[in-house]
Amino acid sequence: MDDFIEVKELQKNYTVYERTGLKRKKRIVRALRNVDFTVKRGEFLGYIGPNGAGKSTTIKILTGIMVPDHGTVRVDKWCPWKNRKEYVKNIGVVFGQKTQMWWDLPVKDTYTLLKALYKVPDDKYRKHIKYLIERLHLSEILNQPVRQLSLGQRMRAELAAAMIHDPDILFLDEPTIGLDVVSKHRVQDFLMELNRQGKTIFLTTHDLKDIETLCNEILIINHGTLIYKGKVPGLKALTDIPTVIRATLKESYKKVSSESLRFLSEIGGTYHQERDEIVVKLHNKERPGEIAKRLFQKFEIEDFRVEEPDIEEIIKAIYRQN
Ligand SMILES: Nc1ncnc2c1ncn2[C@@H]1O[C@H](COP(=O)(O)OP(=O)(O)OP(=O)(O)O)[C@@H](O)[C@H]1O
Repeated sequence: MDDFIEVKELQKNYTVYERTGLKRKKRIVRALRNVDFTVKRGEFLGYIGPNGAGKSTTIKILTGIMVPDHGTVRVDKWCPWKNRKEYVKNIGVVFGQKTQMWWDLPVKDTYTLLKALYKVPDDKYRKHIKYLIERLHLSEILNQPVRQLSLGQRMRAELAAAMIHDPDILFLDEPTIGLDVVSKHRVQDFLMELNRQGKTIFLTTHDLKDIETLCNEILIINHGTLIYKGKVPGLKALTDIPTVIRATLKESYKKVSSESLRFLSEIGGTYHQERDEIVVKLHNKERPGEIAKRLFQKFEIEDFRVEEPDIEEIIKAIYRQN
């Protein structure tokens, strides 16, 4: 897979003026400090970070809305802020908080206008819009003005609008914000289908379940600096959150001697007892299988569980650490 997006040494500062009493003080906010990353063609990338980390600034630069102070960006063969008119014909954009549709027009009229704007040939448009209407369940809302749509309906309509010209890449800023579970699933299913068709997707979201369900690669930014680029499973290694094994003992073993626990800790992990459970915390590279074997050899065990921390917990720890 080749690099579809290439970002090098990206920097963006904002100047803010703060008033204290009668004085007005100038302050520079370093929104992006020196950001480098690449995104492969066909990747589904999740771009995450706490509030104010620099996500919107990045996506505004990548979509050509904003020009950085320093650095280069290439998306396919384009520099987003040069020749922007031509560039936007090749990308799809959805900003969850804003609409790119005409507020007072029926949904289908927005599509017709976008078709003309992007110069989509008639036959290609007919085929493609049919697919989008079916796939995003839009038939009942096509004649409704955008301002009358519910949030979930609008988001599905927005996604179709972003795909009218069938771009190879889609930039999504919080596309599932405020959606109920059914709408969220519909949007997620559609995005996964687009990705399977080979579309590259750049997604910013605070919804970590979206990230877990959708993304094969994630990028974490904090205070304008990238702190991680990799796969979701690799995230845990950035934290010291343990994997926890819980082994429920049979009644007769209710009290485990401290010597037995000490014996277990020789092979790694920390052990303690909670009621009828032996709890093992694995911090490093201890193998759960090895620990399980020891536990089953030494005790009569009724039930056995391995608990991995969930993504919310992991990300919370990473944000706290950085
Ligand atoms: N127009 C602006 N003028 C001044 N400062 C700004 C402006 N836009 C963003 N900032 C500041 O730049 C930093 C990065 O903001 P940005 O909106 O990119 O963060 P974000 O990661 O998208 O945050 P959120 O998750 O809250 O949307 C923040 O400190 C923010 O206050």
